[in-house]
Amino acid sequence: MATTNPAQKPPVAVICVGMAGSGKTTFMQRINAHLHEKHQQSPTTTAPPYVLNLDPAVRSVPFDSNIDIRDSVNYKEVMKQYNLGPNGGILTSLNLFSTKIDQVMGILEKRCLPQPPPPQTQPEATTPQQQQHQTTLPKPLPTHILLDTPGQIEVFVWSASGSILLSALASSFPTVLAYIIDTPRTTANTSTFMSNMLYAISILYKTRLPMILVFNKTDVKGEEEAVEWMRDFEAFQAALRKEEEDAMGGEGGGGGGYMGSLLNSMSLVLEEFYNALSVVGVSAMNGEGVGEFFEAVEGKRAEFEREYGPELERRRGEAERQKEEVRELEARRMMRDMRVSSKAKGTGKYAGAGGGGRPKREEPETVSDAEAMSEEEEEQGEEEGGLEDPDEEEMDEDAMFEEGLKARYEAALREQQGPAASVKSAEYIRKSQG
Ligand SMILES: Nc1nc2c(ncn2[C@@H]2O[C@H](COP(=O)(O)OP(=O)(O)OP(=O)(O)O)[C@@H](O)[C@H]2O)c(=O)[nH]1
Repeated sequence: MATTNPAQKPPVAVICVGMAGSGKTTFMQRINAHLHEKHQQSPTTTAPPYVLNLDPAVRSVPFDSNIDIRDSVNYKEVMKQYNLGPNGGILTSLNLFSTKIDQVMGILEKRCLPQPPPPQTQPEATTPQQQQHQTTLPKPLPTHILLDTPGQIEVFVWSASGSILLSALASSFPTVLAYIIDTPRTTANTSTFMSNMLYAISILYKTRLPMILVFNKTDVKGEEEAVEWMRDFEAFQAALRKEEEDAMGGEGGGGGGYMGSLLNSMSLVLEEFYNALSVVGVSAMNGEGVGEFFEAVEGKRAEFEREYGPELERRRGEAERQKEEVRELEARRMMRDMRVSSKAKGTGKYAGAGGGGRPKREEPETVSDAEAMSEEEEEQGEEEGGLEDPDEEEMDEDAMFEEGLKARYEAALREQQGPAASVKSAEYIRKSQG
């Protein structure tokens, strides 16, 4: 049996986000086809990518996905059942899917990360040629995990389930965001361009993952103008001035007045942000620029390992510590429950004279006996410094636990047998106590 190659780097997860209609799905199809081609060229060293579709509302996807949200959540049913509109339906579908994140991560890790060799059983008789074949041909793993996200970008990026999915992915794999931009539409005027850039910043800030700006549809309009606006703020300001002049001439377009000065200052502020981004021009339609995109992905993988890795490690440690605390709490609770049940069986310290518990007090037979006993008690109290009886405190605590246990039994019975049963069981408990 061929094992996986432990020396192979873990695959990088590429998450495609972008405004509706920017070309995410077409781009996914293109990069998926590119990686499949690479696999066909050298099937022994590269595996096809692992593909996930997280868009529950898409009718059909033009690529085969290994995990598809539509297999586990029916978007239309969700809308009907919860009486939701399209965005609420997508959000709820993502929420439902994110409850299965452990299973999804389990599958991804199994399929995409090197697995430990199987435990040694009886060594089978193999020829030297077979042995050589086994050691020299480890199973290649996917080099990329590709994710398509819903067109309603905010539903994915700004929802709790989106954050859960992203952070789970980033805690196991180097993760890179590909922000797809519709180049012809974005460069139509400076305000659309600036709005799109601000959106990209907000996503970068929210997810804290490395990002590649993918200027798509370069077969219609090249990315040069957009890149120039990013790299040279004077060029952007010149374009802005031109739009203002056009607007004065009654042509519409860009913003004058406060809008112009806002865009002007923005272009200066954003310089630093632009420097942190990788930019590529791509045509998802004809495949132009896909090679450059994968080079940028490799650059961002290195950045992830360098800058985001340590932060993730810290967060993972924090989560592990919290889990440990919860486990300890559970263990303590269980120990207390066990103590309660041992008392019920008559083995605890309050189990009566026969059970080795606290000896029963003798009843006074005469008034003088009672006086003598109360004097004795007072003396005892003084000897103990007048402190509260510790047993009394413990009994209160025990009573609380018994109450809790009873409530849990009742809840379990209620769940099993419905509301009528819970009334009966409550009566039974009352009677058995009385
Ligand atoms: N000319 C050209 N058209 C493109 C390119 N990429 C995508 N398109 C077109 O843009 C439109 C939207 O593409 P999709 O891939 O569906 O975009 P999307 O972002 O997945 O859309 P949603 O799922 O609605 O968010 C389609 O008509 C595509 O054919 C490209 O590189 N060049």
